[in-house]
Amino acid sequence: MGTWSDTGIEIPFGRTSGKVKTLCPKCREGSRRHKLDKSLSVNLDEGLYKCHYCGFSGSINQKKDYYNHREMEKKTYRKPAWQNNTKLSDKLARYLEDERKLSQATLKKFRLSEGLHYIPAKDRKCNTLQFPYFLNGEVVNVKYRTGDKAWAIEAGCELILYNLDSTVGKEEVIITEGELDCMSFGECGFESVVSVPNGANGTAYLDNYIEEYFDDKQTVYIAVDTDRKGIILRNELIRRFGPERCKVVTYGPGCKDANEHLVKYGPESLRIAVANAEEIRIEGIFTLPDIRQQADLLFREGLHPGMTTGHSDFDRLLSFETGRLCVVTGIPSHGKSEFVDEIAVRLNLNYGLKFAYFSPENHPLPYLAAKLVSKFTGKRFDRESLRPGAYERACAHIGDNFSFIYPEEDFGIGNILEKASFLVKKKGIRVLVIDPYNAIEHQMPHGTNETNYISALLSKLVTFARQKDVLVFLVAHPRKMEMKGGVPTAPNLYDVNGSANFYNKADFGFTVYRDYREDHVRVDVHKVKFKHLGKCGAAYFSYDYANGRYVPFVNGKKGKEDDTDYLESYCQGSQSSIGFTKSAEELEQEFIADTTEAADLPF
Ligand SMILES: Nc1ncnc2c1ncn2[C@@H]1O[C@H](COP(=O)(O)OP(=O)(O)OP(=O)(O)O)[C@@H](O)[C@H]1O
Repeated sequence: MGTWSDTGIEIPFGRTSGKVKTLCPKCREGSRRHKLDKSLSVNLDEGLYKCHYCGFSGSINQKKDYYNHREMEKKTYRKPAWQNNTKLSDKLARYLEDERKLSQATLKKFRLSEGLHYIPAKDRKCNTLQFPYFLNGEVVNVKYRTGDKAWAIEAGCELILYNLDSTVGKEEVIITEGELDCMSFGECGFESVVSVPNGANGTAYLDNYIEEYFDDKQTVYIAVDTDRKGIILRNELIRRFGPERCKVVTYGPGCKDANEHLVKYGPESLRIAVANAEEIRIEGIFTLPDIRQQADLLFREGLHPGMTTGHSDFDRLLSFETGRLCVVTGIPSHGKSEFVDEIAVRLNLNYGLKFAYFSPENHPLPYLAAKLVSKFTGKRFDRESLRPGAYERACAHIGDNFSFIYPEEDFGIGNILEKASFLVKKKGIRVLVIDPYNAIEHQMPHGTNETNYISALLSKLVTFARQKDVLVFLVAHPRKMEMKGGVPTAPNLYDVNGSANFYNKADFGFTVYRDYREDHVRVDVHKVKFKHLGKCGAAYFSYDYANGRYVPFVNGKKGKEDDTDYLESYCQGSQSSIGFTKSAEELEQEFIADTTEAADLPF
């Protein structure tokens, strides 16, 4: 453990516990105008620090437990250009007061304004209602809304929660799905209220702020819309904040959001809706009303296959869902890790899923990063094959989407899952890869046999997967396989060293088998728990040694090798052969650009 003075941080005399604000040793010199701005928040109890100005952050207790070098780097964002933002027209102020029940005091408090702004979805300047996004009292972004709900935000400016400053020092917070809903709670006297900036399109805006602004909250009221997208957002917010401190606000018949409720039933009724917010059920007894909303959704929309890789031969056998355990086995060096990485790259590109790896097998971590770079870029990992620009882009992408858990000590499952839980909160990871099972430090309690021990460990993984809604890949070695005709036979899940529980407890399971004679790789899917997600069978591939990608091997023939840089088209947001759509960041911005609806504002 380090000391505060090791990091150059000066703690006010006499303070040894609680939270303090002090000067940041990184940016107090340099170009800062306010040399005395105490921009560094320090949590003395937990040894954590973070600067709101330059992003300098870390922990004096840090033992390099997990790392991701971009963690410590804060992106630099543009600030919106200065403009006179002090006025609303009579027409708009009257509309917000009469039709939206937002008083002038609230409009002033949230510092709304009005003016012409270029709206990309309409390709012209329109009159807009303007919501400034403040961070530490400074405008860091502005959202523009036309009369018919076309949105725009400032390009290149940081996307943060709306009204984030209001949460500082409060024990509770209400999270809404729109600025007017946020203001509706403000109208009812709630002080700590925020809105997500982009509807239900990802929660990356939480990554930099969730610890600093929300770790101290005892209750998080999820007060988002109650339509389909709102339910998806609600579930993701609960996943990131942790169900134990979340309560869900509902608005009653005929109201899908807070402003509708305010307009229809008034402020007192909205306050009652918050008081009646329901706790999240974590475990125990369920009755149908508890699961009715989700059941109705399934009934309306049917059971769909899960997420696919874009390798059609494999996809017809297996599609993935989060909240599940997938066991992968295969003889050493047959490509288990390589094939899991292949799936990782494709699920990341297709669905924006973020990954955490516990993979001591791939030590040191830069080797694992190099493998991922090759898979994303399609190029051999060397300076002749890979252009520096493509390398940089791949590193940036991997930095945003992949985290690595590598404790200096304690490889026990408890510690690994604790780190993974932290990454669910901090980075929104959706997939955990444990590669391999035998790298976990096994602490078998005295008197337990191996089968019971494995069963208990797998139960922990299944519970983690369900509670955190994370897909867990567990790579496990098989026992020594029999030889047939001079080659080892392919294992199945029952052959995994130690216990039939690897088969029994898995939701999905497959084997990667390298057929040296036929020069192809066979992936045998042995288990798919729910039939709408797939079936057992084999898919064939050949392995491209240069970039580590798998190429379909169909009718005894190797398919065309593919060395395209996936990130090139991904960053341009175009559709590719593997079916990916857009980066999470683009999706977030895009939502804002193209939600045009029926006019409601009076211009
Ligand atoms: N089909 C293949 N053809 C050629 N090389 C391969 C093939 N599959 C994997 N490899 C290479 O073999 C090495 C081991 O691959 P990988 O780590 O994926 O195997 P594994 O099954 O996970 O092995 P282990 O059980 O030892 O962890 C890597 O260098 C990889 O590039």
